[in-house]
Amino acid sequence: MKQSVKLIVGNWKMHGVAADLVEARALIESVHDVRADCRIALCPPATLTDRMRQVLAGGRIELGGQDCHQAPSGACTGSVSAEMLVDAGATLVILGHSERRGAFGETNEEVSAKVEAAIAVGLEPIVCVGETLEQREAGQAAAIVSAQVEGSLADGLSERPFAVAYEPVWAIGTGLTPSLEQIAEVHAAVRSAMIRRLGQAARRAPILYGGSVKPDNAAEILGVSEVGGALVGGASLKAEDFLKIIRAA
Ligand SMILES: O=C[C@H](O)COP(=O)(O)O
Repeated sequence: MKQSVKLIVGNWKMHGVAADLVEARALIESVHDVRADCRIALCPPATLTDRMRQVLAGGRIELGGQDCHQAPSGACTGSVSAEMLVDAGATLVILGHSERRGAFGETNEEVSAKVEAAIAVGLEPIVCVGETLEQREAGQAAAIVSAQVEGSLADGLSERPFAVAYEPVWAIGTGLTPSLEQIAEVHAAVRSAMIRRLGQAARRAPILYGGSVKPDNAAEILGVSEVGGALVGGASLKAEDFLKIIRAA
C-alpha cells in the first residue's frame, strides 16, 4: 500500500552539541514552503532534546528520541526512559536501531518491551529492522527482516500510530544502497510481517527506508511503492541536505 503522507526523520545519532542547533534553526527557516502533507521529525541526542524543543516550538518539525529504556524508571545508570523523552518534548522515538542491536546486543524481545514502554506514555515508535551484508548475500534478507518485525512489534501497536524503518545494516553510513527492486521486495515482506503480527490495522503504518539516503537518491527511493518515508542519518546533520531530501518527498 502506497502511503500518501511521507514521514522524513533525521537521526543525528551521537552528533550534536548546543552550537549545532543552528542547523535545526536553518531548517525551520527554510521549511515553510515545503508542501504540507509531509511529516518531518528530528531526533537529536538526548542532551539536546529539550533545547531543540525550544528551537522547534510552534513549527511543523516534530521531535523524537533515539532510544528509550523499557522500564518506566529505576536503577538504570545512563539510560533515558520514555517518560523522560516526553518530558523533554519528544513525540516519537526510534527503537531497535541496528547500532543498538549490534553494539548493545538489543534483542527483538527488548525492542518489543521498549515499544510497549513508548506507547504507554504516548510516544510514536519507529521500529528499525535490517539485514547484514552476510545475511543478504545468503539470500536471507526478507526472512531476517520479517522475523525482526514479528519479534519487535508489540500488541498495543494495533491501536497506536507507529512506523517501521527498513535499514540494511550494510547501507548505513556507507554510501551503498540496495537497488530500488530490492527495497521494494523487502518493504513488501515487511508489510506482510506487520499484518501477520498485528492484523489489517498494520496497513496504515508507514514503512520508512534508511541507509545512505542523500539529496541525490532521495526522490527515486521515496518513489518506490511501499516506501512511506526515510530515516536519514548523516544527511540530516546539514539543514541544506536534509531540506533537499524533504523536498524530494
Ligand atoms: O538512522 C539512520 C540510519 O542509520 C541511516 O544513516 P545514514 O543516512 O548516515 O546512512
